[in-house]
Amino acid sequence: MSVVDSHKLREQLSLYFIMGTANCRKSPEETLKAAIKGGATMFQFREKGPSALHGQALLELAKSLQCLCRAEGVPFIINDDIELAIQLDADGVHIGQEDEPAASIRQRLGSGKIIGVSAHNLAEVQQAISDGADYLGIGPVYPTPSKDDARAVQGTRLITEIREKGIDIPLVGIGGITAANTAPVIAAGADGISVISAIAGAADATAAAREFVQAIERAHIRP
Ligand SMILES: Nc1nc(C(F)(F)F)ncc1COP(=O)(O)OP(=O)(O)O
Ligand SMILES: [Mg+2]
Repeated sequence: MSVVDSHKLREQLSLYFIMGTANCRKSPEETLKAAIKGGATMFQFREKGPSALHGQALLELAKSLQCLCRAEGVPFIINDDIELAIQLDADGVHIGQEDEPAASIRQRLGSGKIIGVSAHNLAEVQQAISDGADYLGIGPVYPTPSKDDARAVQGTRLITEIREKGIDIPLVGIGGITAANTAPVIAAGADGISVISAIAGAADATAAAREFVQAIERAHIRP
């Protein structure tokens, strides 16, 4: 069972920045600092791809990014790597359908950590909820440049379906989201949006994050 405060988590999910070394135009540390300065409210370290860091280099970078998050009170989430999350006492993990089931991760992490689960259909949504997920990542909403093995693009259909069924779990949309296409994701019922390349690949990550914050605020005013 989780004791994570879901009201606070909804706010933290508002602008959920995700990145790894492969996504960054500048250094990961500079990029994260800039994103938080621009208003990123949660961070996921997602180290993927052929040039992904491993071992000591991965640990050192993760520690440095965790430090930046702690200094700003931004939750630090690790993608996939449960061992690393436990070693660093991260604030939580994000797992997909191909990763270790959320129920066993909950056993290992305990009730105070955030567990996010990717879901692509209602069956996966219900399973994640019964496994004790604290939030869901729903997508890909739009075509994404950040995930080679992404499932079929689904728009905001599943987000709408989840909310129409009265399922209230905190959730973010993910996949190809830009400031220009943010509004429909929020209007469909997402608590926030997850962004990788539109911030990590921007010449000015602070300005890019600020654009998202404005788009999210506008979307909440005019759903
Ligand atoms: N990393 C993610 N973060 C989110 C979040 F909700 F945080 F926005 N949603 C979905 C994913 C995708 O997770 P997964 O399906 O395991 O693929 P990968 O390990 O390649 O990221
Ligand atoms: Mg994964």
